[in-house]
Amino acid sequence: MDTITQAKKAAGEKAASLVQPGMLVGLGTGSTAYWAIERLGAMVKEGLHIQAVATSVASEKQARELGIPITSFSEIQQLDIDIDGADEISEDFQLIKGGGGSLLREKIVALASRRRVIVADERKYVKTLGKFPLPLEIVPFGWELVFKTLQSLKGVPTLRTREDKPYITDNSNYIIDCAFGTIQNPEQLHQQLKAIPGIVETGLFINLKPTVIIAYENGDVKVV
Ligand SMILES: O=C[C@H](O)[C@H](O)[C@H](O)COP(=O)(O)O
Repeated sequence: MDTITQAKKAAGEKAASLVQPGMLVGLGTGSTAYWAIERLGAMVKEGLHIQAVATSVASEKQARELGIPITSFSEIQQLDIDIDGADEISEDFQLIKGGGGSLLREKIVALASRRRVIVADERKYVKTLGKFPLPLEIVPFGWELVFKTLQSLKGVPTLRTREDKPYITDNSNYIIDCAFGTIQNPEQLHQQLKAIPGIVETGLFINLKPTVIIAYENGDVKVV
């Protein structure tokens, strides 16, 4: 296992250790949240009772295979803790998410959680957001118009594809990754983007006051 994967594993496992018996848990998506789900699966096998809501079809499949009981928002209203990854974490704990295409469900789950825990390796920690192109979930109808509007806002949009076809999210939408350069005011940009018809959600996760667990390639794990 390379050192970055080891760091992701360390961050994920540290986050899983915050989960207490009886908790309702949000399961994030991506290669770092993956390790938290693996650890929770092992804890469930050892007798931990929890219920979880997953932020993607992939994470739900992983959780079910590990025997983690899955629930939904038709059964519960709030989660105790949400453990998820991020693509960028700024010094003031604003986030870019959605590199794995799950931003919409991730935001719903994050906002339904009393505590949010973000797990990441050290490469994700930045001074200011913006190196990572911002993922936007958009409805397929009229996506070309959204694309042009983003260009008029001085963004550099790219329609995400898979095997030469538009990438389709778990909610049957498309993703546009849009570079805006350094994002000085994430809240303002988020509001501006949400006002464009067709944009369902942005990958800016703002003012969530997360607990951030950063794991370093040298083996250190810091909880901030
Ligand atoms: O849509 C995907 C999520 O926002 C992920 O949590 C994010 O992309 C980080 O993923 P990873 O831990 O694989 O870098």
